[in-house]
Amino acid sequence: MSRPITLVTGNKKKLEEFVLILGKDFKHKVVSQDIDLPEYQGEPEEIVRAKCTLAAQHIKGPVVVEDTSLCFNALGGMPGPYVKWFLSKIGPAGLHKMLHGFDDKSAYALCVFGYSSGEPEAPVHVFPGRCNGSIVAPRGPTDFGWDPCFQPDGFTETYAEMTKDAKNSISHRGKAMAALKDFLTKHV
Ligand SMILES: O=c1[nH]c(=O)c2ncn([C@@H]3O[C@H](COP(=O)(O)OP(=O)(O)OP(=O)(O)O)[C@@H](O)[C@H]3O)c2[nH]1
Ligand SMILES: [Mg+2]
Repeated sequence: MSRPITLVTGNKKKLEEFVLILGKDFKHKVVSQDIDLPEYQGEPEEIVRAKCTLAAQHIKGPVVVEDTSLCFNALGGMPGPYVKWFLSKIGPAGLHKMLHGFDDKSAYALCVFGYSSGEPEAPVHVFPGRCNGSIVAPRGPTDFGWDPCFQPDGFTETYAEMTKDAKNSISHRGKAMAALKDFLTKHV
């Protein structure tokens, strides 16, 4: 492929993890561009397809986008893809308090990547990654959103208390990227 793949995101922390997980010797050159894509509503996969289609119209070449949800089982999967607004209004402590009246504190983090070649009418390929866990009173550094209140199943640390490598090795983003990298290596 002559043209680099462009990751379109407005989120520096996502970009940081993307670059770490992608690694230095990935088959394709990947660059990033900060285009403020709309916060679509709908199911996570639908959101990513819409984001990827719009990003491809901007970039007019190979493009990757990602959308992340934090889903509380006691709330039927909410806040889901709307977690961004909840986080901005009530923070990780508020997310934890949302489950105050519920015995079920289980949740999952979901990351969905979308890839398009950017050709007219090109399909959007989607790659979900999910990490099951529970919502806890916030612990650890607060530099990435809801990491302090999400404790992955099988671990005693929250995402925030983990090293970056430890989080990336089990996280929603790490799993989704494994599927994305496999596709881009084999089919692009
Ligand atoms: O603590 C966290 N650990 C993570 O691993 C993580 N991944 C995403 N997020 C946050 O969850 C919302 C998703 O919304 P989102 O996918 O629309 O992101 P965004 O709008 O910031 O970027 P983008 O849409 O331009 O790519 C935003 O508030 C993100 O900051 C995370 N928070
Ligand atoms: Mg967004």
